[in-house]
Amino acid sequence: MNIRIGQGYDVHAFGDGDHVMLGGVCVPHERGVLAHSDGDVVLHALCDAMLGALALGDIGVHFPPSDPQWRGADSRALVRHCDRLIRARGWRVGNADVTVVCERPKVGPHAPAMRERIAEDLGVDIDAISVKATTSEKLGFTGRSEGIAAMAVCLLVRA
Ligand SMILES: Nc1ccn([C@@H]2O[C@H](COP(=O)(O)O)[C@@H](O)[C@H]2O)c(=O)n1
Ligand SMILES: C[C@@]1(CO)OP(=O)(O)OP(=O)(O)OC[C@H]1O
Repeated sequence: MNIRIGQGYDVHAFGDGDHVMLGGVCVPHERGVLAHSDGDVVLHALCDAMLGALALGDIGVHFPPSDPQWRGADSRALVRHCDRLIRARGWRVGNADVTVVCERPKVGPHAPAMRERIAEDLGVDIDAISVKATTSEKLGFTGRSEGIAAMAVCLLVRA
């Protein structure tokens, strides 16, 4: 088989703070997120998609919330770790597509920088990485601005 596909999903509740980390980019916001790491839902969903593509478990398995090593961790390090795992097995990311769900912050203006950072961490062309966003039309927990969610799909190809 020459391709594998994985999907990931992550949610973090809003809490005190003045920014959210999204796709490795510090996005100013009137709330932060509650998390063990930096709470980057884009990168966590992406990690789960990469791990899922090779049935390697999920980020909770590889980066346990009980491990102090990951307290406040830069999630870009988690992405690079997942990339090393898949490359060690002869795979690389072919392309990935992430959707962020929140009313605010506005993600669109930051998407190019997120794509750039993710592409850099995965060693792929920026055209292989997509970051999109949608509101949930004020419905549900994202609609009430209680938290932020992200979904990712990732295709792996032979390295
Ligand atoms: N947090 C968000 C949410 C949405 N966008 C952009 O706005 C467009 C319209 O969103 P709807 O939910 O009303 O369809 C969406 O397609 C995104 O381009 C955003 O940047 N940040
Ligand atoms: C990333 C990890 C690292 O301990 O913690 P959190 O930042 O809380 O994020 P979550 O999306 O709940 O994933 C679990 C953990 O792997």
